[in-house]
Amino acid sequence: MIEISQLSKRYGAKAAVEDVSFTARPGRVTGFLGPNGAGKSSTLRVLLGLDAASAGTALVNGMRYRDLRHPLRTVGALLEGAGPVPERRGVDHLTWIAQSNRIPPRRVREVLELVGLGEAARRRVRTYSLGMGQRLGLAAALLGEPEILVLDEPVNGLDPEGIRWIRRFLRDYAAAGRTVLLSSHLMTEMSGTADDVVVINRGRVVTHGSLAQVTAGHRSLEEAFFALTGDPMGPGW
Ligand SMILES: Nc1ncnc2c1ncn2[C@@H]1O[C@H](COP(=O)(O)OP(=O)(O)OP(=O)(O)O)[C@@H](O)[C@H]1O
Repeated sequence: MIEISQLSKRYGAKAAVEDVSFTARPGRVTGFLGPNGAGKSSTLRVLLGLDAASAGTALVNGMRYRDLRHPLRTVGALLEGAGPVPERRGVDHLTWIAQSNRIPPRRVREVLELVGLGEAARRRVRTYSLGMGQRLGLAAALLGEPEILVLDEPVNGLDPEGIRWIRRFLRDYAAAGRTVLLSSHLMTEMSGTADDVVVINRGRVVTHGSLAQVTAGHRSLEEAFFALTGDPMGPGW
């Protein structure tokens, strides 16, 4: 369970996130949606202990990330820009993370197969396509068999088959009783993946609830967003 409560994050005078509250529950895929610059990454960075909150809390199973006893076994995360060393082989990148977290080496092979990188395991990361890089990032997130997955824009760089694959994967992951929180600026993508949605715009939550609740009375999630904010769909979407 993830609980964000009255969270604010300022960078100097700039408010990136203001008074954001929502929960992501076990057994559900929760989509965290908003245009570029809405405050999604800032929220996730605080949740994962990479930045301090200016106010409010972001808790994982009732604790701050940095207080978790086994962080990698509790939360698996894929963040934008947190890539591996390009010269490293895929398998070595994962082995290094596994070793420093006391995860058995056999799990490295398992996650490589799970994300479809079994054949490419010994290739250097710099030779990977964008989509393969995303799969490697997901493999790293899965190493500790976490009960919670937090993914920032996981479909970026994936081809249509890759998008279908990750959608199915995340749905199955949540169906097994785990918590999945994923951010995206792609509304249509999210309507095929998420059970619950949290829509953020200009640092504030504009609506949250089940997909059905949020889209009720609208033809699509895009229309719901537009009706709620009055914002034209800018290039950020
Ligand atoms: N380190 C930082 N210093 C100053 N401003 C920042 C910093 N990080 C983010 N911001 C600003 O905070 C706001 C929210 O950014 P954030 O990256 O959280 O949005 P986002 O919804 O994740 O968008 P994107 O999908 O483009 O990453 C933006 O206006 C951004 O410019």
